[in-house]
Amino acid sequence: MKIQSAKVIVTCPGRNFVTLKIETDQGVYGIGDATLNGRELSVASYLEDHVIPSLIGMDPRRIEDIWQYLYRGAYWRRGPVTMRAIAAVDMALWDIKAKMAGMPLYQLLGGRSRDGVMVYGHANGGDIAETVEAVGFYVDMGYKAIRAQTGVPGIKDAYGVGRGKLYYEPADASLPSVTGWDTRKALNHVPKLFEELRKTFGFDYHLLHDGHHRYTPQEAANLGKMLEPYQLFWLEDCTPAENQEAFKLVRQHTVTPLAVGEIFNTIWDCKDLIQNQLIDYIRATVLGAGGLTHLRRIADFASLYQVRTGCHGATDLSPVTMGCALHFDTWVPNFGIQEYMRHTAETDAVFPHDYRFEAGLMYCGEAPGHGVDIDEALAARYPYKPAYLPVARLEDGTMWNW
Ligand SMILES: O=C(O)[C@@H](O)[C@@H](O)[C@H](O)[C@H](O)CO
Ligand SMILES: [Mg+2]
Repeated sequence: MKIQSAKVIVTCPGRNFVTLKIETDQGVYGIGDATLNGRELSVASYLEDHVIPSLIGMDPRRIEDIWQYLYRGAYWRRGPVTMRAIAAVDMALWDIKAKMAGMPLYQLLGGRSRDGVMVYGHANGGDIAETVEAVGFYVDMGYKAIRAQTGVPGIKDAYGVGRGKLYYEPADASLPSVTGWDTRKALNHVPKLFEELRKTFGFDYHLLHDGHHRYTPQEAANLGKMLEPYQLFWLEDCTPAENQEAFKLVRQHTVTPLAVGEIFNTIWDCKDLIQNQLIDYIRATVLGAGGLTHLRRIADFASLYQVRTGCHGATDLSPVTMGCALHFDTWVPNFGIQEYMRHTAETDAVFPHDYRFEAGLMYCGEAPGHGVDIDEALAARYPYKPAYLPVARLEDGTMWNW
């Protein structure tokens, strides 16, 4: 069996997606996601110019060997562009293998560990009252876990506050727009949101919050401590994690559970965090961390330290990643939660899929493969449109982490 051809499809049904389609000489094809929000064309080029030529003629059944070939073979290891390109190939090859086996992907990974996958949605509002209302909206839809973000008085376009109730799309301008940040204002405000949410909804729902890399370790520790009475499911990205040791300081001061990893590419980004038990949830994804082959390795390592998974699932990860993630989540023994930001109807139409949401859980389908396809004719109707994530500056103009 041979890989006969492969192509990259760039489409923008409301937002940009980069998709890899690998075709075999036996008529079976596989689909992989290669989207890198705000830097999409770099992965498209990496695949088209450097990966696809070497794939032609290879045996698509040799998933592990191809992964090693692309990882070791580039010499230049890791990084978001390389690892997303590898992830796209890996997803497509698992799709092919599962289709050939006539099995849904989770069966090849080791079979079902649970009935459904608990997901969390994003509730946000311009102020606390609006966010409380938005959380109510998610509660009514049946969610068991909800991430809450709110506008902060005095901060321009605070992170996480979208324009609609269901869809949050921060990459919205043809050049990065400038948003604001002020840690003191946020630290004064965020605990009040969770106090209000617990007063209104009680403790039956899981609540989550994303710090989006804005706080120093000391500030993050302070926030975690202030949030303790509200028993969060997790506090995410409370401080940047390039320096994994930074989490020691946070950990020493708070028992609020910590999650990190949506921007991690390999196990090396989280090895110390996991083996020193500095985090509770690892957010690495199928797309960001080199595909199922590598994410499985991270999850197995994490399981030794009772760290559970919590895969990133924002809208900039296409339905292809969502499909793969749900198969992974259905299998992985140390599952924690799955993020689920809904795609628009336009996006869902371009990527027909068989996963579904019901009463706060999601279910992958039973079709052979990962269950997500691409409608190429429809995709061609939505050409690429440059879109960038915002940047953040402090009040005096200093660049900060968005
Ligand atoms: O937790 C999350 O989902 C966020 O941090 C993302 O929305 C993130 O900002 C985007 O994926 C960036 O592309
Ligand atoms: Mg996040």
